Amino acid sequence: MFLFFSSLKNSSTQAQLNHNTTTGMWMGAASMAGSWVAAGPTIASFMFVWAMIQQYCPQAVLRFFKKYWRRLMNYFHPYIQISIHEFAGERLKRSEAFIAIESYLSKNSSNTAKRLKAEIGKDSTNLVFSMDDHEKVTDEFQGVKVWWVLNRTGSSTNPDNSYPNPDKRYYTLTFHKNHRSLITEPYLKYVLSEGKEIRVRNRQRKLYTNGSGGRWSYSHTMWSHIVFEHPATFDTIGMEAKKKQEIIDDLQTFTSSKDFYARIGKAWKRGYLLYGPPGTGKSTMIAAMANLLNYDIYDLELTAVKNNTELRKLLIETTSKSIIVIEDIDCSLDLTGQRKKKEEKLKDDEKEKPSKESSHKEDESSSKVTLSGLLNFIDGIWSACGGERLIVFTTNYVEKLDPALIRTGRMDKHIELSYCSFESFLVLAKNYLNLETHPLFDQIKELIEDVNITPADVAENLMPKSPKDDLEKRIHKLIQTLQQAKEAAIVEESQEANTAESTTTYLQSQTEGERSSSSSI
Ligand SMILES: Nc1ncnc2c1ncn2[C@@H]1O[C@H](COP(=O)(O)OP(=O)(O)OP(=O)(O)O)[C@@H](O)[C@H]1O
Ligand SMILES: [Mg+2]
Repeated sequence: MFLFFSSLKNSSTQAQLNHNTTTGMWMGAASMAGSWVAAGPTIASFMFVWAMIQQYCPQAVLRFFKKYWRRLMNYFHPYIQISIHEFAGERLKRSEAFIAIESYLSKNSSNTAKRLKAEIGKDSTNLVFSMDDHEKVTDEFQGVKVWWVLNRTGSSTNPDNSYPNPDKRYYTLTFHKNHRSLITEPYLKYVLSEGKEIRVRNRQRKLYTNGSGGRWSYSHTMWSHIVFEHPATFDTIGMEAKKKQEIIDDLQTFTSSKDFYARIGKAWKRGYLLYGPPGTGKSTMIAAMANLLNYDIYDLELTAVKNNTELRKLLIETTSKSIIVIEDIDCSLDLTGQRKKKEEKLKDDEKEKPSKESSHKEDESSSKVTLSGLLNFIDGIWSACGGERLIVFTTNYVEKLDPALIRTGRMDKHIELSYCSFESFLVLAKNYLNLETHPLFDQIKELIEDVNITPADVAENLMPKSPKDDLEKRIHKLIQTLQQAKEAAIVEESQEANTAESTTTYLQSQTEGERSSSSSI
């Protein structure tokens, strides 16, 4: 240690002497070079000693050094730094503060930052800018200057697996210590609220899915997304006006009831079960709901979820103001009421015919999400994270579902989407034909009440297939389809009646036969 300091002293004295005695520029440069040459061994010794200290010095002594070093730095560097990381804790969820700051900085980063990232904004009409990694942006609040930097670390290889570590991003906010209370209180509050507002104003709504294998080792999230651009609205959905209004009212009441949910101590979420035959508008209604409330959609593919833990992680990564959709819940998993019985039967079958390969394959590909895992997902403690969320299930076979899954509280509102009524037809006629009345509508009214035709089929008939398909032609086509459907229904009905009659006759003859044989005995 003594050697190190004395050599440092000698070299600096040497540099001073050289500086005093030199006159011309050349001489000055030469002396500088000389002093650097002289300082070379000093720096090397310093590095060596520092390495030795780090290796052999007890942690307590190191901490002591660091503490005083920091105090010394604080004296010369009167700035305070605050870091806001993108992921906190176990990387479960993107930090809301980080997202808000990102949006807030997008406002002035386009003016000051030199490297920017551009993303398409709302309605695909503008570009939204944000600062690129390691960029610095200056901001001013009540005459006080602050500096924001977006940092990125990571990308090293994780020794436990061959995947690269996901990058860590964080903002640092630097400001003078004299303004501590101004920046930590009103400024940061202002940044967060302004950032949230900007985000809502600029954001493109998104359709997320978990099916595309976006595993988190590579990406920041388990969901992958595209921009959500479905044009369906409640105006275009063919449905009885009263029923439609009831659903709209329910949705709007939900979205404006934040305080009410908080007061009654209930998580701010609501479950919808949409059921009905294929082609009656269940998926279309989900798109209309998202458009009405300005929500994102998370289309959850249950069969692609490995287990309950993964399901929970997916849930935690969803954001507020979103609809989580599980389509065809009856097909997604074995969640029907007879689940246990089926499992027992499967086990028995396996005992009879063991096949190693098939069971191995099943293990790898099949989902291990259980009914209780799903129930937890819907209304467990974790489901309250995020808030303002709708959970929507769709099914063609409501009677197959486990009652626990769809009880009130889990699926609060059950909506049946059924075959096309005349009232629904009028909505479709307005959409597809731009007609509110027509002399042929009376005929359609008579026919449509007698047959089971889905809105999808009605819509298909009303679609123009060539430039020659005028309105009359399309209406006639629908009438023709309805007439065919009615005839088919009559034939089916008579066939059913015949079958029922012959079954009754057969049973009667059987009973009579049995009676006569018993009497002969
Ligand atoms: N009630 C409706 N109002 C307006 N259009 C409808 C309605 N029902 C169906 N359609 C039309 O039919 C098509 C299919 O509808 P959709 O996919 O919503 O049916 P679904 O009930 O989700 O069917 P599935 O049970 O097979 O998933 C849509 O493209 C939509 O244009
Ligand atoms: Mg559907």
